[in-house]
Amino acid sequence: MHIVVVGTGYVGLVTGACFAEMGLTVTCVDIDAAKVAALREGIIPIHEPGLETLVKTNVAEGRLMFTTSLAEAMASSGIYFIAVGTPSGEDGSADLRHVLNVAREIGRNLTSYAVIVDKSTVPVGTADQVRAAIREELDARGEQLEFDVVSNPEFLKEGAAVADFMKPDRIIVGADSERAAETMRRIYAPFNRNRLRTLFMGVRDAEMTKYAANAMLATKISFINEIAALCDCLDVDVENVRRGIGSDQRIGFQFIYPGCGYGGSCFPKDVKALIHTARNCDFTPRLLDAVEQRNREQRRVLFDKITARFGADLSGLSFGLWGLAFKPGTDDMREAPSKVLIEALLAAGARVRAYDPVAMEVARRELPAAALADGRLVLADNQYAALAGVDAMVLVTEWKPFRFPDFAAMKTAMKQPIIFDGRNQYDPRMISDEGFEYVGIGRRG
Ligand SMILES: NC(=O)c1ccc[n+]([C@@H]2O[C@H](COP(=O)([O-])OP(=O)(O)OC[C@H]3O[C@@H](n4cnc5c(N)ncnc54)[C@H](O)[C@@H]3O)[C@@H](O)[C@H]2O)c1
Ligand SMILES: O=c1ccn([C@@H]2O[C@H](COP(=O)(O)OP(=O)(O)O[C@H]3O[C@H](CO)[C@@H](O)[C@H](O)[C@H]3O)[C@@H](O)[C@H]2O)c(=O)[nH]1
Repeated sequence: MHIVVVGTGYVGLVTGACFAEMGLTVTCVDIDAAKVAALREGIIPIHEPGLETLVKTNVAEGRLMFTTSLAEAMASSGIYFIAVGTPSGEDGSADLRHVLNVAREIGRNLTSYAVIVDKSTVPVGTADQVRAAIREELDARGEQLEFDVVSNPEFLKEGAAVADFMKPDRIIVGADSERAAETMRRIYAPFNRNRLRTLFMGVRDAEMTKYAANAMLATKISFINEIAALCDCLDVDVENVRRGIGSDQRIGFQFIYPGCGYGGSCFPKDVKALIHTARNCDFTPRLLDAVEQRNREQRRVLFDKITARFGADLSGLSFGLWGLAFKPGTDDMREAPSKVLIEALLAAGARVRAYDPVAMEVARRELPAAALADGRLVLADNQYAALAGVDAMVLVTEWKPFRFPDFAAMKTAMKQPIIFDGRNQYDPRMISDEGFEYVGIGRRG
């Protein structure tokens, strides 16, 4: 079986490589010629554990190919996965430009029945728009070809993308025709051998399932962040509360870690898009509005704690940041809380030294160029170099090398032994025994 995957970002590349690993022949298409050239050489543009080996092996074994030409790729297959970006538009809606561009190109090159599978995260009703765009192009060519549009949203997490794709909790397939459903059943057969993971439903139901899943997870995070803020007011330790509620199996421990807000390319944009969808139906999404607002405030929480400790004017002070990626295991800095904090610190007159185990190259592109150029912002060579002469260390991303640091080396490097723990990684008593002042999120220090 031969499939085409359009878009070689986090989702497209992982999808293509994992399907190839399962024995399918896959052609991956991207309009970014440099990316395609690099992928052909086995150079992976993103940091994703296990992906490089998977790509190299499957390219070498002839099951995985890369091209910039969708028309060429379409000639060898009748199954086209769309996995291009759906970023936030200015009003918070999902920008469908890339998805619809691909749909049009499919319509311009279709020669026989095909199944078009939407893997990008798209609002309810997008499959209808994809269908209409393809139909319009076919009409322009005077062609009457049949095709089906399926929704197959992706639930992988960055940093664990290959593992998530290979062993998904569930595979959602929204198909309105039995012919398309059967194609999807065959494609995913290897993933269903030991446990039936695929749930079939209507296309609109599948589109909504993706947003509901992300909104639920974002709600859990904003909920615990709100409880943590309340714990700060009441002199309660949120870590005891988290353990206390998480051990109730109905609540569980996942996605109730308080911190400096959720980031990444999905939760912020998808919650916003769902809010936009709701408003379009004249529906006021009270809970989603609150989830979003809490997160906006939460991404300022470290800055607020820093100014509460040092005063509003931070000129003359310097801060050492540990972690720049939006979460551990990735070099992705889209919507990273570190960016919000760095901008606020610089605006308040502070100097910043920062270090991340894998995101340094991305950081050079994403962080304020002027501050990098004039030295107000320094990207340090290692976690201890990031603390040279600083007034406090701020832990933003909970990478493993930050968990048990060399406290003596930290104290030697720092001007003042103060730790702001944006991920509640440390035990306040242990930190205090090591001679540091400790500020966490909702912690009793
Ligand atoms: N990143 C994640 O963890 C994740 C997880 C689940 C779902 N999603 C969703 O999957 C979709 C893709 O996300 P991503 O993070 O992989 O995006 P990305 O930005 O990393 O990659 C998108 C790729 O599509 C390419 N592209 C754009 N237009 C194209 C076209 N016309 N033809 C061919 N290629 C084109 C771009 O060059 C880019 O390489 C989004 O809708 C996202 O919400 C993302
Ligand atoms: O208890 C928690 C869990 C996560 N986070 C933060 O939430 C954000 C998102 O984390 P995570 O969900 O692990 O990463 P993503 O790669 O963004 O994955 C989410 O978004 C993807 C894109 O839609 C979905 O496919 C995944 O199922 C969904 O988990 C990060 O900033 C985390 O630091 C917390 O603050 N507390």
